[in-house]
Amino acid sequence: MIYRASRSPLTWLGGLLALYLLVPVVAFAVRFAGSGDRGFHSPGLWSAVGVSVESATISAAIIAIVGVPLASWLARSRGPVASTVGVLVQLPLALPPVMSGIILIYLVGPYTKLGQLFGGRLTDSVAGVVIAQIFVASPFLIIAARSAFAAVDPALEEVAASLGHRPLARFFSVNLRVAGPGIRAGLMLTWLRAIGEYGATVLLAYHPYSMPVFTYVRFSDTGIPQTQAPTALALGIAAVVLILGQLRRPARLRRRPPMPEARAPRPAAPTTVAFDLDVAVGTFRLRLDHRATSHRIAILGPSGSGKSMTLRGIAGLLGASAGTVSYNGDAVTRIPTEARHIGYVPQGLSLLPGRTVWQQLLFADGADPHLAAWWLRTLHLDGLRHRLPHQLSGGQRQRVSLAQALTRDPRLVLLDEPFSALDAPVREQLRRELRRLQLDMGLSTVLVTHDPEEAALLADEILVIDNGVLLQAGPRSQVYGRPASPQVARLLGIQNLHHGTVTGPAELTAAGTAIAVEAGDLPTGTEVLWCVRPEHVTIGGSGGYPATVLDCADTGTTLLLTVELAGGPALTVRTVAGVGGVGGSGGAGAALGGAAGGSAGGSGGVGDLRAGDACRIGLDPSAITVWPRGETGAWPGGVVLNSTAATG
Ligand SMILES: Nc1ncnc2c1ncn2[C@@H]1O[C@H](COP(=O)(O)OP(=O)(O)OP(=O)(O)O)[C@@H](O)[C@H]1O
Repeated sequence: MIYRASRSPLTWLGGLLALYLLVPVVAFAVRFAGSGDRGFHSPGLWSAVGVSVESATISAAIIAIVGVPLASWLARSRGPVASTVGVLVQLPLALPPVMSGIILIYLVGPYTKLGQLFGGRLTDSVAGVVIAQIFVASPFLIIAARSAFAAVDPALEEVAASLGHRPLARFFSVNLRVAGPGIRAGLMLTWLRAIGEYGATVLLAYHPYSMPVFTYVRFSDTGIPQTQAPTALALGIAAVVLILGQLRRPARLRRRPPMPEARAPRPAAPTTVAFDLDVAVGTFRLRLDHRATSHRIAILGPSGSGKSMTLRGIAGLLGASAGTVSYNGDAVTRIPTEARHIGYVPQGLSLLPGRTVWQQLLFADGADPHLAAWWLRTLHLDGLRHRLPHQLSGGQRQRVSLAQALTRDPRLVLLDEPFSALDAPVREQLRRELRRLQLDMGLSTVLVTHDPEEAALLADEILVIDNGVLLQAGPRSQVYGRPASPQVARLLGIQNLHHGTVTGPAELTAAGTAIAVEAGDLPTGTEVLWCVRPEHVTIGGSGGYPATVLDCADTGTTLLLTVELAGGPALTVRTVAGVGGVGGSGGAGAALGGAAGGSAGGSGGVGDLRAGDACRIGLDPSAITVWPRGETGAWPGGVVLNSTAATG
């Protein structure tokens, strides 16, 4: 579709400025075309052109060499020093160039220490022109390059570090490369500003004439006709440089080397990890000490609880100043990321722009092409080998990120919410692939996720954290079956969390309904919170508790029912969709029966239940977790749940 620029007042205003900039040039061109002697044979003209081109090129080169690192530092630094430097380097932009020339005379003039050191040759020389140009033109590069560096996703550099690249290599292969177009544009402006520099130059280096100085001298001596040639030359040079800057580099014909023979990674026994982190970033402190018993770990927790920070700490991305980190019993605080040999797939997709899938896989330091070929094939990326990141779907990019991390054969891979941005079918497929790698290849992973179901699928061991501390850790069945506190239950997404009171040796009462539980030896009258997982609530059969259906939602694979115990709390029931009925202790297929006066008994299927129907639900006492309120009135885990989180 072609979009036409709207002819709004704003467009007209912009057009006015464009006209104002263009008309003088056109007027000059018309006069120039019609004039006889254009002054191209003026003595000294070509020497002035030579001085300007030479000095501008030297200035731009010097500015690039020192300005690019300065811009990179400014882009990544915070604090008063960086802010002050950032303002100071822009000062020459705000100063009239003639004043800049006066300031420079105080530094390099023939009577200054520096000037004398160079025998007075820093003024009235090409060196003087260069000094003036550097002072005036530097901000153009620094500002452009700083913006370009600031726009580089820091995760790219972190991934490069996890792939074994040292800081200097990361600067060249990631930062400079990604910021390249912005820096090139800044360099072009810098060169143009340098070649056009007059004010500071005329004070510092009147001789040898640069083009602007020559033009002014001709103007003073002979009037405007003799200035036509240098003006036309300056216009021509500027036009050529600007046009060159606009030209896109022709897409290089990418060499497509034959695919190396695929070689599987060496079989390695799955490794379990132990980590002990005590780190702080800003005001957030994270203390986590855990010895895993499985090679498949998941970290669950609410947003901002410190999940990503845990991965970054293990990967070494927080820096030694953040605190102490030990890994498998070794103090690794000072070991840089590139030396830890840990794969890291950050949140979001961090592939290097402008590199093909194959190049991404070979990006790791010391990447083995045979291993890369194997991962390419194993993760079904063969057909996408020559694609660039923007030509890939989200799921494909996710697979490339994973393959890139695996090409270095890391001992552990850290995955930060790897599937969160994907749609359900792709997410399912990638989960299956990762699970296959974990189980068949012994791939050791620490997975950060918000999704308890994903954690259950991709981990044997679950860590639940909140506010930088570990709330519970253990085998999946234990954490899911026996959450350590109401807070953990809530974080695991267990909706059935209610208040109750112990009313007997193995009984609690919740809103008038007596429920059999295994409450240990809690004294009668103890206030408790209790929970039961939706999949542990059975529906149908003749035993159990009378209840009324409030809602029944069929998600295609699962039936989610909300039922209310007679006069008591509402419970969510999760069961498999399409089964004829569920009864007893959860077996599918039993007919719904004993529903006092309800319609369900007649139809025989859970899926046939409608709001208002009566039914019976089963609650296995051993599936109910009970927490007594502490003596101080607080619930275990230290969190007082709000009224919507727990009802009674
Ligand atoms: N550079 C930083 N400076 C200050 N605070 C930070 C910084 N990075 C993270 N934090 C804080 O640290 C805490 C933990 O952040 P983290 O990224 O680990 O959370 P998370 O559990 O991964 O959350 P999410 O699930 O939303 O990604 C948050 O409160 C966050 O605001």
